[in-house]
Amino acid sequence: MAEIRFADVAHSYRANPKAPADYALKPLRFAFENGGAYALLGPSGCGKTTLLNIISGLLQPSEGRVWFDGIDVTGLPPAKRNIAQVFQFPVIYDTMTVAENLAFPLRNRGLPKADIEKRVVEVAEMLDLARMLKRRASRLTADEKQKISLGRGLVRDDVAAILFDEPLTVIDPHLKWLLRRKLKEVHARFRHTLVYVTHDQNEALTFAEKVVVMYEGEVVQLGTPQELFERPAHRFVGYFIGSPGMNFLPCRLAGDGILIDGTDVMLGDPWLARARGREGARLELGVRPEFLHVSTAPGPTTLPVAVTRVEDLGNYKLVTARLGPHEIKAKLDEDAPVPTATAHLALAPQHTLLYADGRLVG
Ligand SMILES: Nc1ncnc2c1ncn2[C@@H]1O[C@H](COP(=O)(O)OP(=O)(O)OP(=O)(O)O)[C@@H](O)[C@H]1O
Repeated sequence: MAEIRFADVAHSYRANPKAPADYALKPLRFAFENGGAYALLGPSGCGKTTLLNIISGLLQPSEGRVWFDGIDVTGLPPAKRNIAQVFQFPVIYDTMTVAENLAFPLRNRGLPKADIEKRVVEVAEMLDLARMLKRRASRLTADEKQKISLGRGLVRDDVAAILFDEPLTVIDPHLKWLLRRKLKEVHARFRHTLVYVTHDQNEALTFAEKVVVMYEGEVVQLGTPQELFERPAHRFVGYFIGSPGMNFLPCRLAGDGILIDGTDVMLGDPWLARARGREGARLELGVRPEFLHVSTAPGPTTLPVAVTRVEDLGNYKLVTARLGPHEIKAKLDEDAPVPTATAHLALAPQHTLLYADGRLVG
């Protein structure tokens, strides 16, 4: 297994890129640590596949270097990179049995027969394929075939990393959940460096120790699920992660306070101190629905809102409210009193963040 490091790696599919918008990947400088389980999360077109292809060697980056364990692999072709890859759709040989399919990557490398058999059985047991080892792959369902693809990705223990490109797309929803758990168990046991591409936040947050969030060709945050939840480094992370996502309230510096746009609500520190010196930037307060609660009385850090809807969603209540032109969502405990037409929503200073031009301040 290897550490994979990107030193100012950028990629453009255009011949003469000039502006940042010409780049599918803007300069990246970060590393997947050896043995870590990572999710690469972002919407369609943000550059996930481009980055994966740069790791596997299918694509040469237009700029920067890629290092595996301190060795520069930027110019190496895929065959020399020692990467296992699992794609969206099964890549298996229909004419072979399940066991032969699983053994294929090991046979290719000339491993002794006994070692191959041992490893095939081990992987088959992990993925609940043991009872069908002798069956021909052509007779299997799409789910089962994709499990074999996963198995073929996991079977070698000498790879630098295993890359999964939305591997559960064709899998039945119930089995999806089981397989995610399985992959987690497999990782805990073998500590491969895993990179799992997805546009689904649930998949990313349940599978990964750390999540790399991409947006418009940029890595906007690399952090644990908890860090992404509590301190989104970019407004996109706040919006994309969480259900519903973070509330954003546009605001501006006004004398000795922060004025929320379209209202007469003024707030002081800690937001005022953070906003000073950022006069030219687009300022927003960001607060997750989970960190708002109803206060019995107005105060210097409460928002006077008009409640428009309260939904009882079992273990919590989802409140929708208006503050001037802005809509705010708050998640309240199931046993919290139901707010009536008007309410005061309290902002917890440590959980109400300031963003300047979309990026976290402080
Ligand atoms: N071969 C190519 N030639 C030109 N532009 C490309 C090529 N491949 C990708 N792009 C562009 O590069 C950007 C990033 O694409 P990429 O496929 O890496 O995104 P993605 O996050 O993997 O999206 P998806 O989840 O839809 O696969 C997009 O704007 C895409 O249109």
